[in-house]
Amino acid sequence: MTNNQLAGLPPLPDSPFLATDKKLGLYPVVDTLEWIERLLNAGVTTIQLRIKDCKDEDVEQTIKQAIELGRRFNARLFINDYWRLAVKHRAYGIHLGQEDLLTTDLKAIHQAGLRLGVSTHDDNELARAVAVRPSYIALGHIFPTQTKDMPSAPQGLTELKRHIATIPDYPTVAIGGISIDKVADVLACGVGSIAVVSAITKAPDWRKATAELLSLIEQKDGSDAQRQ
Ligand SMILES: Cc1ncc(COP(=O)(O)OP(=O)(O)O)c(N)n1
Ligand SMILES: Cc1ncsc1CCOP(=O)(O)O
Ligand SMILES: [Mg+2]
Repeated sequence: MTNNQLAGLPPLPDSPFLATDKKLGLYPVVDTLEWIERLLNAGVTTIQLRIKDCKDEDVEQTIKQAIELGRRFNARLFINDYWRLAVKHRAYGIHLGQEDLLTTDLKAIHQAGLRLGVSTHDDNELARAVAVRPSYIALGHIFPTQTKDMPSAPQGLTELKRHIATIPDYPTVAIGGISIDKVADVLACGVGSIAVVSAITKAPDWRKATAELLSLIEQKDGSDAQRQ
């Protein structure tokens, strides 16, 4: 780890963040309580609430209710960005991007016992994420996406595989442009979880899409388990 990679990071906790499962399965990223409730009822066990660019006071009630729902379903509910509210209401976990890391009290999240997921897009960001010792590392975007403006190019499957090979023991999540037809190829790169937005929220039939995604990921986990 070079000083450059650590530059700008806040003080780091002296032990890793609380562990999460190595394979987080299907990981939908959604922006309303309605989606969270629907998807938990449909059997999803890992989910993220991602609401962009609101003031804390405008999203606090939604975040609180999302966390309660997650708890009721015994699900892994991650809150994107609003780490203070996630700590206050004791979420299962928080997801942060590289920029977010610079302005977050990582020790407070660690001390409160929340899990942490961190986004990465390239080798440098991966090295920086590893230095933070989060609960999982997200890699993306894998394919072009309409959901978020990305300043970098999609990393593609070859880079995804190479990145995962450098952190074989880490829980990993692939995100960005993953449609149902691409899931098998993404899973073949060794990733533990698939995060999707539009594959579910823009599907003509979200129930069918969710069931198909869950089944594809379960099948792969089942065949991996048999091989071990
Ligand atoms: C699982 C997962 N991976 C990556 C992201 C992107 O997070 P970030 O880089 O902080 O960008 P925003 O989502 O905040 O726009 C994510 N949310 N979830
Ligand atoms: C939040 C985020 N971070 C990287 S890509 C992305 C959006 C993924 O959405 P989709 O699954 O619709 O491409
Ligand atoms: Mg963010």
